[in-house]
Amino acid sequence: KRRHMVKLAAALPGPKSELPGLGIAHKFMGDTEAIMHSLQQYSYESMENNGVLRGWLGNTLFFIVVNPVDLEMVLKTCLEKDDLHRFIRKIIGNGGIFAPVPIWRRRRKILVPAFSPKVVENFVQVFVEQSDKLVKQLSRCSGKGKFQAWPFLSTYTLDSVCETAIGVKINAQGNPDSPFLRAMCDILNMVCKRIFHLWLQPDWLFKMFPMYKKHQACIKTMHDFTNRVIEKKREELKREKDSQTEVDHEYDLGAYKKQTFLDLLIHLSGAENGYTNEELREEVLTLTVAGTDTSAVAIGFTLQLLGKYPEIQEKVYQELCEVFEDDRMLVKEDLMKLKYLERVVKESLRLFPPVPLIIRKVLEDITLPSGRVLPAGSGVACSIWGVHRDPKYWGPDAEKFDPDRFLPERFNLEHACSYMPFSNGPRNCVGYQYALMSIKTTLSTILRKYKVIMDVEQSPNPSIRVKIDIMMKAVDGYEVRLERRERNPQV
Ligand code: HEM
Repeated sequence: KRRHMVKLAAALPGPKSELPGLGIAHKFMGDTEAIMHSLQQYSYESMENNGVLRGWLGNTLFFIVVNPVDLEMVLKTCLEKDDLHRFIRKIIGNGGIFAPVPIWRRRRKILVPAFSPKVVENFVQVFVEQSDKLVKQLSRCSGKGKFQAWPFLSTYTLDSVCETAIGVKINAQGNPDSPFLRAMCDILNMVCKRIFHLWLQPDWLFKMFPMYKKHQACIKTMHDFTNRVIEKKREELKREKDSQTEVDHEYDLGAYKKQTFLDLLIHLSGAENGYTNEELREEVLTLTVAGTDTSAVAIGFTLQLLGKYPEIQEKVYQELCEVFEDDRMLVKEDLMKLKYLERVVKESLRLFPPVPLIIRKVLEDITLPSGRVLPAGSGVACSIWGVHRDPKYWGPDAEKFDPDRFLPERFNLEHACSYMPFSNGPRNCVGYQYALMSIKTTLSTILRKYKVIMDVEQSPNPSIRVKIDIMMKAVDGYEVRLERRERNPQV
């Protein structure tokens, strides 16, 4: 089997520099910025080789794929996640996102209706209230020079996700030292280290490192917190049921305005006969992990891009002034009217996708539409970052920040996978509508009150130093300056 794999791999283009025995592993030994840089370089090399590049990480074979036609097939047929995700499974267990296919299928069926537009729309009010809090927090920094926006943005998304997922106001925005937030940041950092540093991978060896103790403590904090919330919810539902005299009507998603994902998952999985408390914990933690940093990263990159291109920011502001004639709060109907802001967000997600690559496992040899054969046992890194910057599909100005490329008359994708910040195929992101609503609500709330200022980018191609930290994040923690807009001075 191994000989077969090595033979097929040898027939495919490899990187310019490979070391015997190590392959490209030495390129992933540096810090998270250097690792991201290597991933970008391999994506470019993959473009030069018609979208598929081979790379050995020690004994393990990977392919970096940027060809959108091949990607469509990979994302449809290779549904199993790569073994590298086993480190994150220690936290979220078999929660949908990284679960083995048979478990994922059942969970996905239950999760999809919980994310129906009817349900998600009801969360806009939460995004509005949390964005309002965020803007108030930011007032401490406005007019005071450069500061890192990351702690503000990630606590906003964590508060929103926790309120919509479990109905708990954890108030991370008011308390950045909240144990849950600390535990989540620390554990994700450790998981990332394990993914890229081969010596931290075997469990027996990892246990000997001092960080193991912290790793276990973080998991315990996150599990204990979620378990308590679930137990409380079960008791609440039991009390409700005991006091109910009439037969329950069929469950209507839209009618339950105050429902959280936890309520929905309990009902959709079959109430008392449905998910166990452990399964619920896994699903809820999955949503928290999948929904928090991703959206915060998207907001951060967009703010920096608007700071770098003030004329684009002015156009966004003009649109906001037209939609919000006075100082009123946003309502869900406004989101559809913010067309230019939407183009800006989409373009930001193209150039700086929060999830720059997805890794899937090849269980059986597959022949890609381009004719290349990926052998069973290898991993495929689907490079979203690469496919979003390929001049073959985005033109010679592929690296330019140009929100108007998403104008309906200009946006005409030849291949569905040329643009996929939320992935594609049966395992794509269930939270994409939720994410777009949350991101647009926050950005519009911030940009109505503040002007974002950065050094103006002279080139049409924005450059932001990035690192890989599970997501792709800005190295500088999203440093910006804010200046209060005159129109609403009373914040
Ligand atoms: C800008 C924000 C976001 C981005 C860029 C993003 C991106 C992604 C990507 C690329 C995947 C797919 C991985 C794959 O194909 O293997 C994914 C899966 C997923 N995302 Fe998101 N996501 C975002 C926000 C959210 C939010 C807010 C939630 C929930 C509140 C969420 C929940 C999920 C879940 C549950 C999955 C797993 C789906 C499955 O395996 O069936 N995401 N996301």
